[in-house]
Amino acid sequence: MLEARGVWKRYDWNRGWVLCDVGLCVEPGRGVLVTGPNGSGKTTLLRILVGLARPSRGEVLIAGQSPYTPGARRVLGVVLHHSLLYDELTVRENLEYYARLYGIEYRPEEDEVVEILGLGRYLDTRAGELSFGWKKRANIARALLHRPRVLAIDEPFTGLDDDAVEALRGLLEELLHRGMAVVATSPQKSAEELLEGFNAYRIESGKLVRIR
Ligand SMILES: Nc1ncnc2c1ncn2[C@@H]1O[C@H](COP(=O)(O)OP(=O)(O)OP(=O)(O)O)[C@@H](O)[C@H]1O
Repeated sequence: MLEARGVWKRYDWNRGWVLCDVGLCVEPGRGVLVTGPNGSGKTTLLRILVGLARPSRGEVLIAGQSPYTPGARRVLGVVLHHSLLYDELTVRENLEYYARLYGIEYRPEEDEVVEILGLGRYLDTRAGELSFGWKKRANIARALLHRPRVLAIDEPFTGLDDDAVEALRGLLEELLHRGMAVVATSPQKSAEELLEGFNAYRIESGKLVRIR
């Protein structure tokens, strides 16, 4: 479903490789967690996987297509560390706006992700007025509203309270159960326990090392 082959990345000719010959395959219904210390290249890898950055060498395929194609974008949901919501719009307006981009008629009240994450009470709050954790929940709902087949999520648990961590854990398990392919990154070792069903890798000196 999501595959990286022979991916290398460096940002400048005169600097070292951030990623060295990384290969990764995430099948439907499977989760992959990529850990590593700050600056090890997790976000770089995630951005390459979702087509927001180009590898220096190598290729990525999403459902057999280049990540730069509309077909790949249609099946992909992305949650990055920074918010992709419009601060001046309410959560509801943001979700409706993004749904229109996908050609979907959307009713937040019928969205189980909104319910699982407890977002209902904030639907009419402007995104710019939300705390970090609630904004993150809203970004997760945004990323899932078009029912993607692949979810890429950068640091899923960072900034979330205990209830939200549990809710997100349950949600990710359910998404895997329904056949979604999920790739997550985290700088924290604790993510390995939180995502116990995921295959786990660590980036060491640019290489992806399987740890589970
Ligand atoms: N746009 C960029 N231009 C130049 N160098 C970059 C760029 N983005 C990242 N880097 C460098 O690439 C390396 C990996 O950074 P990256 O953000 O991918 O690491 P990370 O593991 O996600 O870190 P963190 O856990 O702190 O988020 C770092 O040395 C960083 O300075």
